Amino acid sequence: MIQVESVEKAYTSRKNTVRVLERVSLEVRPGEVCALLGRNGSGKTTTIRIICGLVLPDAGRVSINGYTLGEPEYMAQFGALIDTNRGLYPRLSPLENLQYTCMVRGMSRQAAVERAKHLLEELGLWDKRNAPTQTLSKGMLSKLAFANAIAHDPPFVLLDEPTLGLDIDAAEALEAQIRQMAQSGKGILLTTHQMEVAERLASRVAILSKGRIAVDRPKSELMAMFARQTYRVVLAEPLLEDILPMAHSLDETRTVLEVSLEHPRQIYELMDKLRPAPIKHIERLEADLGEIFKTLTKEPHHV
Ligand SMILES: Nc1ncnc2c1ncn2[C@@H]1O[C@H](COP(=O)(O)OP(=O)(O)OP(=O)(O)O)[C@@H](O)[C@H]1O
Repeated sequence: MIQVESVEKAYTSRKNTVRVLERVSLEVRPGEVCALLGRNGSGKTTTIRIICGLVLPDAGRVSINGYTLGEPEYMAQFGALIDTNRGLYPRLSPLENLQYTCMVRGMSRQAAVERAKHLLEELGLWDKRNAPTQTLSKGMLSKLAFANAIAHDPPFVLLDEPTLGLDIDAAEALEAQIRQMAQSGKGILLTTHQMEVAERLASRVAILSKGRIAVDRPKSELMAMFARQTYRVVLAEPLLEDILPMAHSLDETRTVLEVSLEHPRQIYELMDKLRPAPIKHIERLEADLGEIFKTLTKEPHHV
């Protein structure tokens, strides 16, 4: 398990100090895909860099499977894609890069070559296997950086925006890989601004906001919490009076409104308020992680 405990981090320059993480705690278990979400600058990359040992925290502790940074076993517990240039040698070919990573992590030359070839084939980079890495396109580099992160088959994988720059087929293939890795028992921590990606992949969602983990829940629980509360009501006639603040939004025909209720039984109160406009249809809306994210990162909000 990855355990991040009460980590604090501030960046200090001569002019000012930016407090990025304030007592951030997070766990990633084997077999789970944890989506770490947050607005720009909320500290997602900093958190991942701290886990990788690239940035030292001011306070707190990080361990993976019980090993802490500095112990030789620590680095073997994870692979990371942080930015597509990191860890790749531009003049070496993709084949050489992957082979090198595997050998540095202890594989024999033969096993490393086999593994590198397998990954290149699987990720659609076979044709470029001998080209200098610096000649690859952005999307190809992303794929190679992903392959490099998982090359030595580590139990945990950290992925900072893994689908950035990928075309639709490549993104789907990558998602399938991530899903399959989780099924095989690997723990994945990923950041993304693409809420649909998080919604499809995550089993757990953690949201960083204002330096803290504002939310950390199984995705299904989070979605259920919000799904219970939002309804779409279609009226047979336009609504004449405003029933705000209960109404969340009303379309321009004033016949379709979306309302957020704190408890399902409030639906009766709502129906009462809406009379005499006849209700044609009421449905409970599916939760949308994007909306949930926006709601939860607006203000410091702890659920
Ligand atoms: N090396 C650094 N020196 C100074 N400030 C930094 C450094 N790295 C990051 N920061 C600041 O720390 C804050 C968090 O940055 P970080 O990259 O962790 O956020 P993020 O959530 O990954 O953002 P994004 O979604 O935009 O990638 C930002 O205010 C950023 O400017």
